[in-house]
Amino acid sequence: MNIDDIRYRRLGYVALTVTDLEKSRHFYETLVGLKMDEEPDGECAFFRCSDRHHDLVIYTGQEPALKRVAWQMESDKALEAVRQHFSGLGIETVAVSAEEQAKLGIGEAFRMTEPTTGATFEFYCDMLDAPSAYETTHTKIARLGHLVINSPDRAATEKFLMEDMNFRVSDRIKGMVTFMRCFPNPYHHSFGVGASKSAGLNHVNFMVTEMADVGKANNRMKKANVPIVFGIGKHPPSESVFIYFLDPDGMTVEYSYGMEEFPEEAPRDPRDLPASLESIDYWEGVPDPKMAKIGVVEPLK
Ligand SMILES: CC(C)C(=O)/C=C/C(C(=O)O)=C(/O)C(=O)O
Ligand SMILES: [Fe+2]
Repeated sequence: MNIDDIRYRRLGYVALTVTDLEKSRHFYETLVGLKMDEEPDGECAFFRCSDRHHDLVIYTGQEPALKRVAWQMESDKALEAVRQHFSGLGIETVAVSAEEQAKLGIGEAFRMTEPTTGATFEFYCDMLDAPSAYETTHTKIARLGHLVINSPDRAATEKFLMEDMNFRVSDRIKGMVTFMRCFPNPYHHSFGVGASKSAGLNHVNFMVTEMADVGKANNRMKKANVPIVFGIGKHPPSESVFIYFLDPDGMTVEYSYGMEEFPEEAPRDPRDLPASLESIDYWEGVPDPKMAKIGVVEPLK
């Protein structure tokens, strides 16, 4: 096994901890437009924007948090390659119990602590299909797009992801953020690492199918008194049109439309964009200070 055997299908799902399951359920189901197949069991609620079992799961807890980030591997061989690589580094890997696998609708899986942020990463290969095809609602959500994490040592996080998880850098904004692909997934970024004083959630992104989905969200969120913290704007790194808004706990969610795709062979080199507002919004918007501030990193239990 070598590092090139560590190959991903996609950002699998994101798990968040919320303080009021019912309020958050309403937000993610009704305002974001995700599908919930089963009533929450009091502990958690599953949502999807695909034909898979789930793309987002919210757990009830004391404090809003990034509970874990789950990576779907390309094959069982890739799952074993990443597990062996971590073991070789002396990083503890914790198997997900059969009971929890069944609840999550996943096959064999393990978790570890990403050493530079303390975030919990899960790795699995198989996930059950949902009981029916995903049908879009008011918003044509195309997929769970990406997650951006705040890191107190962005360079170290980037290095770990590249050297020990076989991610690739698509672009950087100097001193601010690194956009990364979970190789060989083609999208400009499935993961971002933002520079910050402490580790935490920056935002969760859902990609949408039409520019109108972003425009309609602007009106829908305003009508529902949901704070819009940045946008509508257009990001220079990925060329996506975006809007960011806050969930009931203040965690930041983004919709964006359009994203550059990279070939597996001979991709372009990463760019280093200058540390300026022009690098984050072609349309000269300014983020609200409440953007990307809420969501601690929940340790692996
Ligand atoms: C607000 C940040 C720093 C920014 O520039 C965002 C860019 C992009 C993009 O190019 O798509 C993001 O999606 C992101 O940071 O999440
Ligand atoms: Fe984003």
